Amino acid sequence: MNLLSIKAVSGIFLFVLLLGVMYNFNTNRTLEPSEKTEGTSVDGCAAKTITFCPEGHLKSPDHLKYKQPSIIHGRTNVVTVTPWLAPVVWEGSFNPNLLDAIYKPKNISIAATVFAVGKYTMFLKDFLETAEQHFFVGFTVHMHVFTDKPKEVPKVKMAAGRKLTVHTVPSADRWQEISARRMEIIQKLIEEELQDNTDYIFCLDVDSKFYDRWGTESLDRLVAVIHPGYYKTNRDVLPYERRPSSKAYIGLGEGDFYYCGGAYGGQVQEVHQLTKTCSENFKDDAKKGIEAAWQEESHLNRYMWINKPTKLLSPEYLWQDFKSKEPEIHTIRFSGVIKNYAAIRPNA
Ligand SMILES: CC(=O)N[C@H]1[C@@H](OP(=O)(O)OP(=O)(O)OC[C@H]2O[C@@H](n3ccc(=O)[nH]c3=O)[C@H](O)[C@@H]2O)O[C@H](CO)[C@H](O)[C@@H]1O
Ligand SMILES: [Mn+2]
Repeated sequence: MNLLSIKAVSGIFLFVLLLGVMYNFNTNRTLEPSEKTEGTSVDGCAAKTITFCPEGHLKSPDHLKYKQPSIIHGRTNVVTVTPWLAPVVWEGSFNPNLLDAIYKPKNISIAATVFAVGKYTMFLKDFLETAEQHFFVGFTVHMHVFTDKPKEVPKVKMAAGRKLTVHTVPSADRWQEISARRMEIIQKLIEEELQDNTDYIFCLDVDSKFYDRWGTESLDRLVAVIHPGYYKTNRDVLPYERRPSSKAYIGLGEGDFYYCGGAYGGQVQEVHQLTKTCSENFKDDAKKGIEAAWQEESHLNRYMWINKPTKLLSPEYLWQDFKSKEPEIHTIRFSGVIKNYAAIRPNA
């Protein structure tokens, strides 16, 4: 063998050896700590501690009886899926008993944030009392109330498994600032208190009431609510931020839907990313002397356009009391109350 062929043979030998080592590494790979199951059944996904169970893999209790699903009968006057194949939740598109039976054994915990600064404390009683009747009834719920007037938070009787924490926040001279500042406060709440012990979070406007069920059908990674005022509107006239110099900018011919600043949510990690990005962008705009057309709602719309929500809630999930019911709206679950802006906001 000449020197050249000795080199070639040893090269091939080394290559085969390397392949063998790689194969062995892959087949004998042990689970990383984060992938390990902790005290779970072999069926998997039953206990909250399983961390590698893929999102969306829903495990039904054995032999549960419920109405037969159909793909040819159901809601017909509304669209129940987006072009990126995220479900849009409407009354009649889901089975609440089936979903509750699936989520109950997962032992999930849900946080909700609500801000009541200045005169907005007047909305807390109805908000909290109706949440007891309709918001994730039977599940672990932790309400976080942010206010500058902790003494004005009403005592509302809460069912077992539900609790309320009052956080004190400073007031502000402008309602726009109170509203927009929520994003950063929610970001900090997730970092400091929720990220290790809470599964889902919903961030809600206080000037609203629950009228019907808001429950497990709304759970997903990143959840947006379609605004009741604009779901029939051409996107070129939606009230997105239209100045290219703003980080909330959405151009003509762009955007999907107009989402509410008054209700959004999802898994805490997702909502952390959302609130962090939106508050940073809001502050970057402020440095340039820009405030987006609808403050954090504009930044949320820009975020949700790029980061597609994995589930959309129809306007049933944030209606407005002054609006008459439309034919496609079969129930109203949560709705903004009629308010006298001039009387309750610190500025016009
Ligand atoms: C239904 C809905 O999507 N509403 C959004 C819309 O206007 P809205 O007219 O609904 O805004 P709003 O007056 O309800 O203010 C938003 C929220 O900020 C809090 N607040 C406001 C003022 C005040 O003096 N004290 C106080 O606590 C309170 O939780 C209130 O619910 O556009 C705003 C843009 O900034 C927000 O995105 C709102 O969420
Ligand atoms: Mn509101």
